[in-house]
Amino acid sequence: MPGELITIEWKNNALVLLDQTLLPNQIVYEEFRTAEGVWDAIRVMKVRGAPAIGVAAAYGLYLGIKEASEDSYEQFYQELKKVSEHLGTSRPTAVNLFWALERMERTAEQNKQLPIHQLKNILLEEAILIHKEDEEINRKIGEHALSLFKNGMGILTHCNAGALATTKYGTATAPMYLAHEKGWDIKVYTDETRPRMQGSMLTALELQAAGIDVTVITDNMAAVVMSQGKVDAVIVGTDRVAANGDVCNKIGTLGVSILARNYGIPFYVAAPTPTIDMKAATGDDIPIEEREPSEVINRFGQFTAPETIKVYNPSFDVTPNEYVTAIITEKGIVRAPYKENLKKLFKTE
Ligand SMILES: CSC[C@H]1O[C@H](OP(=O)(O)O)[C@H](O)[C@@H]1O
Repeated sequence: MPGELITIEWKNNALVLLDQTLLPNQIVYEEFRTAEGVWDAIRVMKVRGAPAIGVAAAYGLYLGIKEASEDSYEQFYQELKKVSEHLGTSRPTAVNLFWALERMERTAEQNKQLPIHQLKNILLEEAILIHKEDEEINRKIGEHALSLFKNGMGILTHCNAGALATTKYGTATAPMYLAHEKGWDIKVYTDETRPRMQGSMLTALELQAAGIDVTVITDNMAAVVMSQGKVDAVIVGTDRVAANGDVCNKIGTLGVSILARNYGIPFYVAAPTPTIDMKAATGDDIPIEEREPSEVINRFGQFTAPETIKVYNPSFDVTPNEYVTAIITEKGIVRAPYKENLKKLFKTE
């Protein structure tokens, strides 16, 4: 792996994204100068992972309004809302997308008195701030999670909640990187995570590149790996946590949590607070994205089922809060009862 992979970069007044649909075989960076281009990059998962989607959307909103009318604030804000609403249609589940867009909208509202050309600069600065904050959030999650880890442990993870899903460190992978920096000998097992294979194509790539002991297993091997005592803890990311602690994450996470519960293995969720949606009372309130059948039956250009077969392809599932040992945020480790303890994270805001 030549050099560090940069998931997202703002360079020469354009958004540069690492095209994750080509990993691990090709490293291709693509430049985006329009909101529509960013919409497509999120939709087809050139950029993916809840935090990364939020950061990309913030830059996408700026790209969509940087040439907007400067005749009046009302006209400008109307155009901004139109771009924001469109970006919000790219993918429905990761709440970070909507959190970032709403934060950019609030920034415009709070600076409505400024000349519009200045307001546009303020919006770019806010997108850059959202980008910078993500790295610090992830490092803090890593530090809190590390208190739950120990040298020599085996860790299982699902999908990619790594540096490739964020700006650096990742969320679920943050303690893995910090443990490695401390010289700990941890062994990571990553589910390949069908159908999009983020575990084998992305998590394996980034952890191996960092020199971390990582092994790919197929999703249906998680049970035997746990039964053999190879797993001391499970840690995953999340796309949206409901106010009661129900956790929405990549399809297959629910099954992993049930297996962990069966084998008495702690099941941790790494969750930046922008991924916690206090407006979603329970997991039932989280929209679950369904994607194209081809992801399941023709993932690599060869049909693995009859071409016209019926396919069900939900991209996410919801793990009930009872199966979650702890939710690890940048503000600290949250345990049950989640409804009251998650609320405490926001009470000062
Ligand atoms: C910290 S990334 C969170 C989350 O996003 C991934 O989904 P996708 O690859 O479809 O964007 C996966 O569910 C990760 O756990």
